[in-house]
Amino acid sequence: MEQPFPYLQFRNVTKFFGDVPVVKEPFNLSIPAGQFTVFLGPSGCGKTTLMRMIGGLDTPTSGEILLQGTPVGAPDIRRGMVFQSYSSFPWLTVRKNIEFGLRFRKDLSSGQKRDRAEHFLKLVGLGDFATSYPSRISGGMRQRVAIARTLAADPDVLLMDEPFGALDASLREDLQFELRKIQKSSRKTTIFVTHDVEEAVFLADRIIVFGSRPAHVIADIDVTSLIGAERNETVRDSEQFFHLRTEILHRLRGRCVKAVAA
Ligand SMILES: Nc1ncnc2c1ncn2[C@@H]1O[C@H](COP(=O)(O)OP(=O)(O)OP(=O)(O)O)[C@@H](O)[C@H]1O
Repeated sequence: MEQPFPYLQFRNVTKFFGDVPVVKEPFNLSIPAGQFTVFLGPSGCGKTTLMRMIGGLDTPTSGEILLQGTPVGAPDIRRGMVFQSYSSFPWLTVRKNIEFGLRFRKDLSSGQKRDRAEHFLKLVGLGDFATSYPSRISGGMRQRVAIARTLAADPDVLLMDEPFGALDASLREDLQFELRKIQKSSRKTTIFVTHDVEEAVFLADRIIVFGSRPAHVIADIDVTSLIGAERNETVRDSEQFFHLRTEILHRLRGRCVKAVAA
């Protein structure tokens, strides 16, 4: 049944930091439930600011952001966020860090919480480090702890700001693959910020491509219709993937493209 309003919506949003316009022209965007949307654009164009406003960490200067028709307020457990930097708690073990994400889940028994934490611990490849403290593991591993903690909490909307930026290439590809799989099976509405074109194409159902600040949309791309919904190890080698990646790179450099809709 069609919903009377978009699941997540930016309505006439602008954002200024003092005199600095980050979003100058009123920004409008509707995101349906369950979509994996990637915000792609050059450094400093305003992607993070737009995402922080969804999370309630920044407020629009004008306009509003609506979740299921209601303006978003301060951060809450419905919106789970993973940032660029490693946000693990140094005084808790890796396992306890992940269980921490479940502290508000009154619907789960402590045994269920432990099992769920264990599941996500293994999913991010940290099964052998459950009792380690963050100071004893690498930066990339700490980032995986933060990702597992947020996924385990099972928020309605997953907001991810370059969460794989610090990881080595092979682990990054593994986690992209896992994230896409988890997102499809959970149908969790996801906004993922990156400036990496290949990462964007691999993960997204839809890519919003931004030009440099003030944030403005230069393309809104239905990735699934161009490369299909299946994202496995071989998709990166496909002709469609190659073409889409090249076209987006050209568009970011300001050259004209054919197959990508504006
Ligand atoms: N709290 C703030 N006060 C003043 N200016 C800010 C603040 N936060 C962000 N900005 C500015 O807003 C602009 C957009 O920043 P933002 O972090 O949203 O960009 P981004 O596209 O996510 O960049 P990156 O990919 O480098 O993280 C930048 O020019 C930045 O310096």
